[in-house]
Amino acid sequence: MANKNPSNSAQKTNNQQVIDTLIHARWIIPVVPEKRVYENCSLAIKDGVISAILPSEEARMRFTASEVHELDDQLVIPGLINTHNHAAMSLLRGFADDQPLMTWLEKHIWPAEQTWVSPEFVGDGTRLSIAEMLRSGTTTFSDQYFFPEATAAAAREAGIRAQVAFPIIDFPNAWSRDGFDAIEKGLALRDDYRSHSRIGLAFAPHAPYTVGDETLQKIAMYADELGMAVQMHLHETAGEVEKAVADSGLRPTERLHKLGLLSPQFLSVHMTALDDADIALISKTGAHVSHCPRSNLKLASGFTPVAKLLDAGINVSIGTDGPASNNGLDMLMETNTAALLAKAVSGDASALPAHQALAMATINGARALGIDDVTGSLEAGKAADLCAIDLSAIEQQPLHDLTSQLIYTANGHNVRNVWVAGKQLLKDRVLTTMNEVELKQRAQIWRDRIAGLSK
Ligand SMILES: CSC[C@H]1O[C@@H](n2cnc3c(O)ncnc32)[C@H](O)[C@@H]1O
Ligand SMILES: [Zn+2]
Repeated sequence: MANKNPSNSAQKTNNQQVIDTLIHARWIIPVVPEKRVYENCSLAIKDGVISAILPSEEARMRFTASEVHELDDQLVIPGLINTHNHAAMSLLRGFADDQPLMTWLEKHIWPAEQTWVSPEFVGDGTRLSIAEMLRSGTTTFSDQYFFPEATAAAAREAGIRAQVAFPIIDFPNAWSRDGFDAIEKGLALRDDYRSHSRIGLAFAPHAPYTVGDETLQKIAMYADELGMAVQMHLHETAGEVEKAVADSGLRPTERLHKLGLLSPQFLSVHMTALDDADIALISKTGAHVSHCPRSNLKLASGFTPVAKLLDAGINVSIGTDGPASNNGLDMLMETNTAALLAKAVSGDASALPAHQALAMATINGARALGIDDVTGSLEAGKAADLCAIDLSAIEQQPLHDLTSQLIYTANGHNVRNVWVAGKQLLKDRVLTTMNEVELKQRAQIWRDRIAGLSK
């Protein structure tokens, strides 16, 4: 229950500290330190930042806040971090299902994108996805799509945190003439957002099969010079790896390493069909992995050997991929799939236990995006990016182990409240900065246009 309490100052004793928000939670899992669960504790928030986590009894005496929330039966965790998305593709959800990756892209998605993608399409699709992400506990997403200006504007207006990874392809498309044009446009957008606290820009060369060596070298140079993150689809299928070897004699990971791209600023998305040398290269260079299990399953792309990657000391995060290949953006469901799949792929039921899966969806995601000084765990000094999950349902009883219930029984529908940088964006399942009716109307308009029912 949320309680605005502007009159709190009347009860304020002399030595009470004035803050903005006080959240009394039944449970808190901060993720850092690892495996810790706090019971009947509170989060004190000032200027969008967590100032303290302490027992509720003490918090009630120490602080006075203009907004006070009593989250009985709710578990507060760090906001979930989706490290790979194509948010605008929500408007193509269900448009072309049950195809393998390259048929899906070449025969269905790319032709549709050629016809429909525009700033208006990206704005509407991204807003629809942001609403879905906030309703399922995501507070940060990394996005790779055409017209990144529209993506950034949608994120800025909604209040969510975003890494806008501008797309770089060597072929002409609706947004850019070629790779160099994309880099120029993307860097101009970065200038526009240079001082924004929630929106960061990154390079997104699309994939090894759509971007040539000259463009990749240029990206590596700029990324190094400007300290910018880079993300790229990599080793999405065995076919991609086989074709690269046949064409160039190099595996895609090997080629990127030779071009100077692999570093702690590099996020490799997918990473199936890996051999020991690929894993050793990722580990040695400090590059990160965005594991997208549901998209990989749906497109029959292959399996990421998550347990092996973790054993090699690689930082593995979770991404949903776009909503047209998943077909949803529910990070709790994605993390559940990752936990189950890691066991099946490794043949080891102890692989990826619940606490490690939760870390992948939070702090590992922040590391992968280079923002772990800001978000990814609940610690004093970090942004108040929070997700509160209702654990009172029948399906979650009894509560032997909170993290187990969260990963193995909960999903996005159980998320009740969400804050980003201290601002409440989901309040008892209602979005505070977005109009749900309008979002659904816009989605319907696009459905009719794409189906040829209207202009
Ligand atoms: C250059 S904008 C992003 C580009 O990527 C396409 N896309 C969506 N999902 C995938 C995927 O799983 N692998 C490769 N490319 C993908 C999207 O349709 C855009 O064209
Ligand atoms: Zn993708």
